[in-house]
Amino acid sequence: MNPAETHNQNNSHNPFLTLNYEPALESLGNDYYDEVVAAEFPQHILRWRNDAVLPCLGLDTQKVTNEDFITAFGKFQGRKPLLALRYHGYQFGEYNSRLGDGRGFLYGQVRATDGELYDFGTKGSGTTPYSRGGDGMLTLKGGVREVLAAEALHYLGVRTSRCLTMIETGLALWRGDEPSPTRSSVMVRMSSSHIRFGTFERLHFFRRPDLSKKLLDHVIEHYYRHLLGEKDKYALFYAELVKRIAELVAQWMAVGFCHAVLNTDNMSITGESFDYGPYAFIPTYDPYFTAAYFDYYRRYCYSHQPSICKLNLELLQEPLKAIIDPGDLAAGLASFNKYYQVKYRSLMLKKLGFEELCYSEADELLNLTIKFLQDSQIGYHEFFYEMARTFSPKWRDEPALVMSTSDIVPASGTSPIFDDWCVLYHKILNYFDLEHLDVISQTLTNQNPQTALLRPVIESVWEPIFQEDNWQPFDELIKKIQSGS
Ligand SMILES: Nc1ncnc2c1ncn2[C@@H]1O[C@H](COP(=O)(O)OP(=O)(O)OP(=O)(O)O)[C@@H](O)[C@H]1O
Ligand SMILES: [Mg+2]
Repeated sequence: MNPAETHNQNNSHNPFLTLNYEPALESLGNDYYDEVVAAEFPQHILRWRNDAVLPCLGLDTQKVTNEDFITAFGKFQGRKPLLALRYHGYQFGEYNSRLGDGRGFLYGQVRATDGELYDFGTKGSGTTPYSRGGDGMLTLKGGVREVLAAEALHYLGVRTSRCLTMIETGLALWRGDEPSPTRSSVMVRMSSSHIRFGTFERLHFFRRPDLSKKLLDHVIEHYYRHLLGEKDKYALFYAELVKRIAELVAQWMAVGFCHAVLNTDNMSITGESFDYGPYAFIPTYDPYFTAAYFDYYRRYCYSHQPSICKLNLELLQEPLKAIIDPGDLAAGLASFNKYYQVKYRSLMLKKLGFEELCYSEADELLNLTIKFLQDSQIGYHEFFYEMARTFSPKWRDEPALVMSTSDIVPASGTSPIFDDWCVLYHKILNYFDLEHLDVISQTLTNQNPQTALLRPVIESVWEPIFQEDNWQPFDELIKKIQSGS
């Protein structure tokens, strides 16, 4: 996006200031947050505006100027209070009581056109009481990476926060993991909620079950509304959270996403995915693929994600035990594996072209697919895209024709696993009528876009920004992601 010419205007006409804000969290009282002020930046250059989410806020994209974004989300004019939320969390297995919004705040909560409440939360907006000596800032590359991850995951069908905007702020930052000095940005995230597992953990740490209960009532009222009025709404809340998280992890696993930092302060109480730091999409199927260079023991590697999220849910039982019967909590968590497996199976079968596959061979196909992908180390995303690209009704005629026009898979007769896979896929295709093959082809295309947000792809759009401030490749990549191509 070319930052368009900006013009002065009266801030009272800024459409971001007249949205349906609700002081939902603020009204809980100041046990949960600290009021903070935003940093003042030397520069404000709008680098990204997410026009795709504006209609959901009831805004007409044509009527929102770049200056509106900058005054609201770069200069933070006209909105108060800005709230740094308090939370703790288990980080790489260790409890950390010195956390909280250290480089962000809750800008506001908005009732959107879908009737849901959304949080606008910042990242890189200055120091707070929780900065722990940090500079309160976000690097430009960090902003670029989070914008890309959120859009990519959203269009792949993952339940995720989105970025509303990202503004370059003109500071020189020093970071150990980027060539420094490096450029700065402030990002505004739109999420279903910024209440984290760690928000409850902090209240437990301070032995305040009264505050935990008040917060849980708030969570149910806003994010689990259908449970209001149920006699055992607290137990039902936990059971549903377990389901939401299990399904979220299944979504990550199917699209080949490794979050990288699954600390309990990065787990949302609504079951939404957020905080995209050192994440990566897996290049090939490697269970031990680890995205964060500082994750020395592979704690949060790709295949550990289901068990780690289950563990995080178990840790959340400690603060919830003051409100929910431990037996109910245990029963809720016991369903995690089942929810995960059902969702993962269904999503993977979709990637293979099947909306519903009740044949006994379904699991065999899934296992064989994973085995082939792991043994061959063929590109994970590339393989599914190639299936979609080369799909032909002829695949029903004989196994040797399955994917025979693709040059990324082994030639027929050269790989026993792949040959077995072709035999099975061919067999399953023959369960369907000829007319149904169009549906399979369409499902393959819908589920497996060509554009995969692999690290080299991110670097290929970052490099022109870094070298010559050329944002065109970044804009083009986002357009491709948003069009599902
Ligand atoms: N540059 C920084 N200055 C101050 N605090 C920071 C900085 N970077 C991270 N933190 C704080 O360190 C903790 C862990 O950071 P983490 O990267 O998980 O969160 P975050 O990315 O800053 O925010 P979010 O979880 O909302 O995406 C948080 O309390 C965060 O506020
Ligand atoms: Mg975080």
